[in-house]
Amino acid sequence: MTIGSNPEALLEGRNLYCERDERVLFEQLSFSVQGGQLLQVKGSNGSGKTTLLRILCGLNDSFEGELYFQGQLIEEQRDQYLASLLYIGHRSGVSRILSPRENLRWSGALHYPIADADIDDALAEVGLRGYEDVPCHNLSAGQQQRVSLARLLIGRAVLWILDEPFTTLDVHAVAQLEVRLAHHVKNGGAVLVTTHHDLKVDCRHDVLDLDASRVRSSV
Ligand SMILES: Nc1ncnc2c1ncn2[C@@H]1O[C@H](COP(=O)(O)OP(=O)(O)OP(=O)(O)O)[C@@H](O)[C@H]1O
Repeated sequence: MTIGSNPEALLEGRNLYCERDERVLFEQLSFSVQGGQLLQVKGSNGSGKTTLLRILCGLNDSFEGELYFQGQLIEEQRDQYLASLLYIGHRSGVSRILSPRENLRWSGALHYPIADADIDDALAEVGLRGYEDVPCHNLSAGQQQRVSLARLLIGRAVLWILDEPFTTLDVHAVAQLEVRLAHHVKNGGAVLVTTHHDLKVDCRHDVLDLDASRVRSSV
């Protein structure tokens, strides 16, 4: 345990600083998210939401500050951290030449084997029954996003980091995803999510506003 870190936090960022093209995106930014909590990262276009999430997932290292997972510096336990994390980025991360079933097999194989029946159940639950073997380039944008989100159903990660997961989804799929997020949180998981959408979730829901944080830190 690192002295001073929040012992209850699953993920904690402390004094984060990031600039791009000589413009400060955020500074002195601190936050934490624990099991049983959804933290929505808000902010105007270009405020740094995607940048922050990519930093948290180890995809961008041009920042200053400390990141902790379960009270220990992430850099000291990167493999364990990454095994506990499911990241779905801004673009759906779906291979267009593979089918939905192949995409989920591939994504699952990165961590542990997943039974084909579980993959088919997940695809059915996101409304893709009958599309299991269709190359993803023949699916609509929303259907490709559903393939990506089916990973939430087959994964075992405790921490979900999701960048604009509602984009391209229809009203029914939005409601379904909100239920799924709340279910994960109520089962002890943690969710960090960016969205411009008016999130309606039946679980603990807090907001990290990057616009407000920038205003505060510049005073
Ligand atoms: N590859 C890049 N190289 C240089 N600057 C970049 C790059 N990607 C983003 N930026 C800049 O970083 C800033 C933050 O971008 P970011 O994508 O994190 O914002 P965001 O809050 O997610 O925006 P949006 O709500 O539009 O998705 C923007 O001003 C953008 O111009």
